[in-house]
Amino acid sequence: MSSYDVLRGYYALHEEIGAGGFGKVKLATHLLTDQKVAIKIIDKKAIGRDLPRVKTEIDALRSLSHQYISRLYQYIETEEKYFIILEYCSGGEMFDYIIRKRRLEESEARHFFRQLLSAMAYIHSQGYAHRDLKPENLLLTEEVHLKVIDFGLCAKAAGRLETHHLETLCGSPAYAAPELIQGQLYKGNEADVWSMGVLLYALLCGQLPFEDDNMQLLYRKIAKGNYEEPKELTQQSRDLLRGMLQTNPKERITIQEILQHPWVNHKHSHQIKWNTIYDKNVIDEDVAREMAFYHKMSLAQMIEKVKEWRFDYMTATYFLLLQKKRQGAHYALPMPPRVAGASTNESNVLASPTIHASLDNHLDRSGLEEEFETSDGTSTSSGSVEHILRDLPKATRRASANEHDRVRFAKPRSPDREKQISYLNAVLNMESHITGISPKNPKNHQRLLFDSPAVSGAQTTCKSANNTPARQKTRDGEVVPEKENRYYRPGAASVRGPLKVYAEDTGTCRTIYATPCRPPLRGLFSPQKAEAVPRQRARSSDRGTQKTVASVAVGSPASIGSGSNCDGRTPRSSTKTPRLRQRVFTSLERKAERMINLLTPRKMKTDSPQVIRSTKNMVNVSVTSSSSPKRVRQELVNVFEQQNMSFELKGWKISGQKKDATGSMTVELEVVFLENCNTVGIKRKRLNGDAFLYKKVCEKVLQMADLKTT
Ligand SMILES: Nc1ncnc2c1ncn2[C@@H]1O[C@H](COP(=O)(O)OP(=O)(O)OP(=O)(O)O)[C@@H](O)[C@H]1O
Repeated sequence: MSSYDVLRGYYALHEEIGAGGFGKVKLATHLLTDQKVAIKIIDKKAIGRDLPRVKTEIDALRSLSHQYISRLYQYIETEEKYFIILEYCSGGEMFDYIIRKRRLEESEARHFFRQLLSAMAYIHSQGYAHRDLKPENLLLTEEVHLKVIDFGLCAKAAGRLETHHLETLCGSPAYAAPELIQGQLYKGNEADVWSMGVLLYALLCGQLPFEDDNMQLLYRKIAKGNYEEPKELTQQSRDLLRGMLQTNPKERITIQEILQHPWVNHKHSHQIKWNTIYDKNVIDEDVAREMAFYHKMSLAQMIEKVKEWRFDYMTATYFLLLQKKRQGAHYALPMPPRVAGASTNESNVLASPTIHASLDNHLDRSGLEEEFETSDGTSTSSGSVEHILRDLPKATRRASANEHDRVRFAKPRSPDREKQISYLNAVLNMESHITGISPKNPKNHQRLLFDSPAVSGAQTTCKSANNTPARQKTRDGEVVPEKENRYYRPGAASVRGPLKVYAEDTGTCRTIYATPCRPPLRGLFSPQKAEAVPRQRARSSDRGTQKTVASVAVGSPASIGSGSNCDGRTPRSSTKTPRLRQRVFTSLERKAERMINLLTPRKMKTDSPQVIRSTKNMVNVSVTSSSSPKRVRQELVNVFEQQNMSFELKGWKISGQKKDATGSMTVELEVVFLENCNTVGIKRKRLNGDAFLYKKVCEKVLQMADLKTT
């Protein structure tokens, strides 16, 4: 039996995304919600005497719940391992910003510092000190929100943190306060302020204030507190840094004072409201209802269950669905299993240690930072799948106690929604003769249902009058010849399943569909009028699916209510409830994705570099001036060799190791194709080791490789 068996049926493990002193961190998918999570896997034997560190981290994370802290979803302990399932921060390390830009503009640094300050003010208010603040422990989400991670060294004061003295020497020397490295008793909150000062300096100046390969010399520099002030720094930032990097902890600026500092509040009309936006007493009813249906419980029972805050699979599902809802994505669970408890490991996972979250805090909804608000506070919809989603049952849309949050969190098009659209098209790219008509136009719904393969003979009478077989309109109104439309184009609804490959011969990127490539049935998903898709006979194995897709995806509740076939019969789908339809659809999406993955030849997956559609929020990607991935890969290999770094080449990824006096560091560089600029890029990742060593190596490699990166 594998030590990972406990995850089977609940999480799908993917690649390793990080490693620390206490184990590795893997990317995974929470299967029930199809959401990405990070799983920190700690081997009990390997960790040995440091076992209490894990307990400390779990205890802290189950208590601390804040918008700028990576959230604990679930915790599993087996005989051999600990699995800590966390909110996944897909935006990489905040530190990668510095590598890309050398140093940040003050306004950019302020953006991140305000988020860090918000998290730290909250952590201290809960009686905790982090004690290991360093760039490696500040990650970013896709929306470029900062998340503090790694609470393994944190300390909890029995009483007030301000009066509680600590003596353990911990953290990374370059970020450690003078009183700490001198072995004096210290206060956790004061030591954290020092580390925040080092971090702010690193953001503004692109280097550390105190640096030396020799540990004794480094300690001496820290104790003296002398550092260089680059001339670009403004007076306000110098003043704040001096306050934070004050060697005498009694004279050091406090968190409360930092919150009021003019540099922090520059061009901000209000001070940071650092309270958490989460409240354990408010359970989102829409999400709970969804879970209740799946688990065949009443809403009241489900709310009670969630409120137990056991940090088991139930807690994880609740948090992940809530996150989806807040992102404006649809959050239906698939159809419930036919047999109760069909999932193999349910008892195992649900029986993971009961951890009561003490999320007691003073909820201040106005505590949401401006960074969490959208410009208009609403979700805009550009794709017509949005209309399908809008057609969801009222219950799923009804404003709940947390609706306020939802609107504030809503953004124009979440990645989930993007994925969803992709899945839908993936399903629809299968051989099909369903003619699509935008659900936007209710009159068309009926016609769509008629056009499903279930209804023979309806095709001619129900076809849209606006058919233009030779030329088709995209969602943006762009007119393209039908032939071109077979491939992915920016602006057309994209498909996650089908593979994007870089074609070396043409220097372009194209999409390969595992199933025969048909133009997406844009009528279903675009606000444009329906188009004719040449009718073909579906494969028998597909027919059932098509029928379901047509009836499930297309009809809105309104159309279902009034829908009858050309022959006067009520379509079978109309008997389904809209909620049920959504669930069936969710299940179908998952199946389609799995099928596409299975059918995509493995060779295609590895022969071409990964295609990245947009680098907008990707702080860890450098753009090169080259259009040849092979050349870029060869240049990188040359540099690793010149630098005498041991490296390993795996497909388009090269991982290299560098050692210096302070330790070792492993960097992974991946050659990717950047679709938006039609050129090759290099994606960086620190696999382990010191962030500044990583910075130095990346800068050197990118500078030496003759690629003109930006
Ligand atoms: N929630 C997350 N999302 C994405 N990546 C993560 C997440 N948590 C951790 N990682 C990655 O894994 C690395 C190691 O995680 P973490 O620092 O928690 O482990 P650790 O064993 O406690 O490390 P350390 O030895 O630095 O204390 C991080 O630097 C980061 O790259």
